[in-house]
Amino acid sequence: MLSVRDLRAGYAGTTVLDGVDLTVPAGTVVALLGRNGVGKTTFVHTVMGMLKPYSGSIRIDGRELAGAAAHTVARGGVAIVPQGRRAFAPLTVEENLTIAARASRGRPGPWTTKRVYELMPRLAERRGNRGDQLSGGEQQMLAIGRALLRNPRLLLLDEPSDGLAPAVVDLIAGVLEGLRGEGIAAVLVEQDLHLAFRLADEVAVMQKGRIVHRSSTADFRQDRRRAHSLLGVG
Ligand SMILES: Nc1ncnc2c1ncn2[C@@H]1O[C@H](COP(=O)(O)OP(=O)(O)OP(=O)(O)O)[C@@H](O)[C@H]1O
Repeated sequence: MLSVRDLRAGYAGTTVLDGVDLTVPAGTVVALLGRNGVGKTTFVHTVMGMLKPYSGSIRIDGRELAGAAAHTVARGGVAIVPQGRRAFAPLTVEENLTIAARASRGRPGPWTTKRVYELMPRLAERRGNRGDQLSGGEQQMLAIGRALLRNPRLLLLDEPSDGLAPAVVDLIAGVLEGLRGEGIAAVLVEQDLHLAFRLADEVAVMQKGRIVHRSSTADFRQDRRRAHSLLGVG
């Protein structure tokens, strides 16, 4: 599980994360919501070790990882599906997955290339295609597959619906729903509230670099006035 305490981070001395507290138990999906620019991506990047925090604690299964390099954080059981996807374009689907599987040899676990293909048969059909020959949805599946092959305890998903047509978002949602029961904790940054509500057990709302609201998804959906005041949506 993920336990973040009083996390402060930003860019070149500016403060974006201003004391974030967030706990995500194993097997729980928390949607991290908030208006544009409040710091959601900064949070995800800081947890992944891509941005060094100024102070605070980031624990994965009890192990302190604040300030550790991204490869150390990855070895500690954290994987990211980054915004914009980023497959290795000149490599095929199979090669992309093989590299991800090799990179995580130190972390044994249930995920193999075979299981990734079972979860996402579309990827199996495209195994010989290069990253830049894939549709947006297929690229997103490849990014999810690469992350799963790291056998993560914590999965960070940064706007998985970004730039995808509604039918494709539905497909990706189905894939992510297929991960229920795997015991993976997940932080889902998502502008598409329908998708966030469909996938998340709980909701955390960020404002000005802090978590200002946390509740079950069901409670949050019922309280439209609160959702409106926190997110500016109905
Ligand atoms: N690499 C960077 N260098 C300097 N400032 C940055 C950098 N990345 C983000 N910021 C600033 O940090 C603040 C938070 O940005 P961040 O991308 O974390 O927000 P967000 O909540 O993910 O927003 P969005 O929903 O628009 O992606 C913004 O003011 C942004 O301009």
